[in-house]
Amino acid sequence: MKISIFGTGYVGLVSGACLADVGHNVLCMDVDAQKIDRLNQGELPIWEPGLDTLVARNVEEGRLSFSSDVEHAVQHADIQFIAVGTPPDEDGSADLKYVIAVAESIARHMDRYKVIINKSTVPVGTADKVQKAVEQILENRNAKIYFDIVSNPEFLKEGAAIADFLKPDRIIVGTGSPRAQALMKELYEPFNRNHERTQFMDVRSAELTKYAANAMLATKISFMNELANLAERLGADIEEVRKGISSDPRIGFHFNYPGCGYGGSCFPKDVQALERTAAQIGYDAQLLKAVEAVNNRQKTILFSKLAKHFGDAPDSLAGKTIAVWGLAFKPNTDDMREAPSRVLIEALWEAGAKVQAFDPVAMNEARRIYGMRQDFHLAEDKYSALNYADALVICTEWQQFRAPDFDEIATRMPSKLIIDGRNLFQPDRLKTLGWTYVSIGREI
Ligand SMILES: NC(=O)C1=CN([C@@H]2O[C@H](COP(=O)(O)OP(=O)(O)OC[C@H]3O[C@@H](n4cnc5c(N)ncnc54)[C@H](O)[C@@H]3O)[C@@H](O)[C@H]2O)C=CC1
Ligand SMILES: O=C(O)[C@H]1O[C@H](OP(=O)(O)OP(=O)(O)OC[C@H]2O[C@@H](n3ccc(=O)[nH]c3=O)[C@H](O)[C@@H]2O)[C@H](O)[C@@H](O)[C@@H]1O
Repeated sequence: MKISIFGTGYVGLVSGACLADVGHNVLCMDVDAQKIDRLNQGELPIWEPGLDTLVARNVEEGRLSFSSDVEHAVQHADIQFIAVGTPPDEDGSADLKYVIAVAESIARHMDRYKVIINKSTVPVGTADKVQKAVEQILENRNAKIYFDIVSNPEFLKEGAAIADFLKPDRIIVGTGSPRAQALMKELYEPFNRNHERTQFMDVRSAELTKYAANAMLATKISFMNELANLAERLGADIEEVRKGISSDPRIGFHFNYPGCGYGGSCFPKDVQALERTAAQIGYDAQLLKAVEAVNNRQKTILFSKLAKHFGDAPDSLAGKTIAVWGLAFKPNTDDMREAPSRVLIEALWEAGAKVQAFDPVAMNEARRIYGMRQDFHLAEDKYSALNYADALVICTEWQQFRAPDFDEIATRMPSKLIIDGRNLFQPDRLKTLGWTYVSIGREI
């Protein structure tokens, strides 16, 4: 089938490459002409494992192409995906201007039936707004063209995006139109060979399902972080508690890891947006507010633990050099949006400390965000980040941080102080080796 996708970010590009890989003919369109130029030269705008080869193969085999020409993208296919950003507005609600802009562009250029599929994460009721925006333009054009609006939220995770898209737990499709339903069934047919993964429902339920999933996952994390903070004050070990509760299948082992707070471009904004949706209809979403508040506090915990170690006086960190391992908001991505590392680093600068950081892939992103600064050194590798440092803080659980050479660390950083935001090591072992090891939910 022919497909056009508006937006070549994480969702648009991964969806485009995966849909092409199963045999569809996909045109990815973006208003960012530079991005499209880079894609046409074989360069990827994002770092996502496996995406470069997937894109290259499908481009070479003629199933995937890129364009910044709106009219061309509208003409290319009857299936039109919207996969643009929905960033938070000033009050935390989702800003729909990019979604509406795409809908309007489609309406301006369409000359036959289209199914307009929204893949961006949008509040309940957005499909109605998209419908009205398209109708208005068609009316202005005096064009009588039939179209359908479908909600098809995306559940992929950065760092595992291709596997998530190709083997989804479920495909949610919200539509009331039999014609659109038949097209969506055909489109996702290759993903349903073994068992039917597509769940059809009404549009509003599909829109809410996306926020429900992210809010539920964020709630699990904030719950564990709250419990971790309790555990360390009660002399318990959150890692024992986590394993203890996870073996109950009603609770499960997934997404129960305490840490230095959830980041990324989605959980923080989506919990906030759902809270705003609730407020707009006069409902006080107390649990969602608590999930967000707990997370905001958790993101400051590494700095607090560090400051506490150095005496908690206002100037206790001034002049210190702090090594930071991990800048991305999670492993296997270079994305630093809402990353806990940023809250730590900015607080360290505020306190007069110098930061020496290393991340396996997010160094360029860090350079782009912070530029050149006297108090920010991006190290060649994880060990050189430690030279002359007063402490090491771990923000992201990259695989290569899990079993470091502790002798090498001690040689470069004689202070032997580690503040671990991801609970990578056994406290007892490090204590025996003479380390001061402060982690999450295990001791104060
Ligand atoms: N990043 C993720 O892992 C996931 C994101 N989502 C949701 O998907 C949506 C997109 O997210 P990302 O891909 O991360 O965004 P992104 O910010 O990485 O990419 C959005 C792209 O849309 C382009 N764009 C903006 N206006 C446009 C227009 N009028 N026509 C064509 N292109 C346009 C931008 O230039 C940009 O390249 C958001 O609603 C997000 O919440 C959903 C699941 C996973
Ligand atoms: O809507 C979205 O954009 C996506 O948001 C999340 O995906 P993502 O943000 O890429 O990454 P996650 O693996 O969910 O991690 C989010 C944050 O939670 C943290 N986390 C995760 C799991 C855990 O147990 N503990 C924990 O602190 C991670 O470190 C990270 O900062 C969801 O997992 C995806 O299903 C969803 O499609």
